[in-house]
Parts: sequence; C-alpha cells; structure tokens
Amino acid sequence: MSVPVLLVTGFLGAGKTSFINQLLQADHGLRIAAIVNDFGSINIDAALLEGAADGVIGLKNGCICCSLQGDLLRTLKIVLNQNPGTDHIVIEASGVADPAGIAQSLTDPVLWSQVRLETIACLIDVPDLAARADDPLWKAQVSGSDIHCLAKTEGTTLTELTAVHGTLADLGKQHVFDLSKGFPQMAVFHPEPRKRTALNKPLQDDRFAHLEWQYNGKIDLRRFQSVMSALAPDLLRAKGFVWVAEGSLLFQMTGTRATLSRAPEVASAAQQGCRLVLIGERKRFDADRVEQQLNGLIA
Ligand SMILES: Nc1nc2c(ncn2[C@@H]2O[C@H](COP(=O)(O)OP(=O)(O)OP(=O)(O)O)[C@@H](O)[C@H]2O)c(=O)[nH]1
Repeated sequence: MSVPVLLVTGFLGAGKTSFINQLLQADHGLRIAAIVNDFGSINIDAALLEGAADGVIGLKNGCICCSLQGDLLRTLKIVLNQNPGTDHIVIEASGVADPAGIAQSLTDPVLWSQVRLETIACLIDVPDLAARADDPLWKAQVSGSDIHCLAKTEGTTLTELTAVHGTLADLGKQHVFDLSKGFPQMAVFHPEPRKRTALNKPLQDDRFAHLEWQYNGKIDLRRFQSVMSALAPDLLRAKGFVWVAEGSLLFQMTGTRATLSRAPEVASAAQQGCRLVLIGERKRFDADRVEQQLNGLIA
C-alpha cells in the first residue's frame, strides 16, 4: 500500500510552516513525516518543525519545483526507509514554487507504488491577497491546488472574507477552509482517490533573489529592529534566528509585518548566533546593500 502525500503550497510567508505544525500536532494518531524545502541553504522551517514530526528532512539550496526534483525523489525514498511505519508524508514547497512541477515529479512511475500524491493544499495569506491576486505565480499555486486554507483572517471583515471567497470561486475553487474557525479534519486531506487531469507546464519564475546572513555572535536588538525597518520596503520575506542579550529570538517578516518571539526550544538548543534568510524581487532587492546593512550590526 503506498503512503499518501500532502503537498503544501502557498506564496512566501503565507503560513505553510504554521499550518504543517498544526497538522502534526492535531489529534489524529497518525505518524507523519515532513519534508520541507526552504529558499536558501539555511533551513529555518526544518528547525521550526523538528520535534513535531516523526521525521523532518530539509531540502536546501534550490526549489523542488525545478532544480531539486531529483533530490525530492531521493529524499522520499530515505523517508520511507528510515520511517517504515509512516502513515502520511507532508511536503512543504518553497513559497516561490509552482506545485505543478512537484506534482509532475511525484508521478514518477517507480515512486508511485510507494507514495501517491493525494492532496495539494494551498495556504492563502488573506491580508496579502490584494497585493497578490494578479501575480502569475500566486495564480499557479491557487489553480494547481485541490483545497485552500485561509490564514491570518483574524480581524478580517465579513465583506473582505466574502471577496476572498469570490476570488477563489472565480478561479473555480470551492473547498475553502478558514483556519481561524478550526483546523480541518484529517479526512479533508485524505479523500477518495482524486483524478488528476493533465498537469499544466510548471511556471518558472526567476524574479526572486535572496541573501543568507549568519553571524556567530550576539547582536543588539534595537539596532537589528532599526535595520530591518529600513530594509522592509524592499523585502518580500525575512525569517530566522537572532541571538541578542535577551536570548535566541525567532524573527518573522512577511511584507511589512514583523514579529519577534522566543525561539522554540528545539531550534534554540542548536542556536548560538544569528541565521537569517531575506528574500525580495530582484528589481528592488540589492543583496550587497542588504548584507552591508546587516554587517553593520557586528560591533
Ligand atoms: N496572525 C496569524 N499569523 C500567522 C498565521 N499563519 C502564519 N502566521 C504568521 O505568518 C508568518 C509566516 O508564517 P509561516 O508559517 O512561516 O509561513 P510560510 O508560508 O511557511 O513561509 P515561507 O516558508 O517563508 O514561505 C509567521 O510569523 C507566522 O506566525 C495565521 O493564521 N494568523
């Protein structure tokens, strides 16, 4: 019997890792292994999921919709060998991936007898929708998915929510779950076998650039906040761990919304220093300038 795969897609910072964390901790009694594909070689998402899943493997340095396809297939085989009792595998795509590419590689005939792609779930960042609705990559992610989960809807008005449902309905999407109303039952991701019609040619979107910044020491929190505020207008996403006098903190920024919280124990145990990934569109993202500003934090 092949192991079902849930593929989780969604734009940068939409809420994929948070969703997978909830899925792993839900009361379903299933043994779930997770494969995460971060943008960059510092795998922040794997660190955040470690301890929650039965096995977490991070795929680094590339995107599983294009350059890492072979790695994904190899990783799936490793997951199956290392975790023979696995009931379900969840794969987190990077925020810049078109799920069609990953779905295509999962149709590998040899693999199909061991794992089967069952459901593609797309996370929708509701407050970000206005900025995203005309984006071809966002549309490819939404169109290529079977179910859609609305994240960050707290504080959204009924009119705004109706508009979101309207946008998704226009794209022919009916299975929509508002995560603020509760996490969907596992059965939602585990349907009767789906017929997958011919997959679209995956969109290759090379508009993004990123910088990974690491420093094996402490930085000043106030100065870090001021540097990030200055950089924010040119970034789409930034995340990682910063080591400050207060301890190890998890930094998250999507668009201009930023949060700092205590780093999860599993992640902070291995965490002495700063590890950040910053992503933007090439036309606005000057990696040298970003690096220079961050290097300024090293006193
Ligand atoms: N308020 C609120 N914040 C959320 C929700 N889901 C995610 N977030 C926050 O949004 C930020 C990004 O969430 P992630 O789960 O890391 O998003 P992601 O899609 O995995 O991000 P990438 O892998 O970088 O593309 C974090 O600060 C989360 O805490 C939600 O439903 N409500």
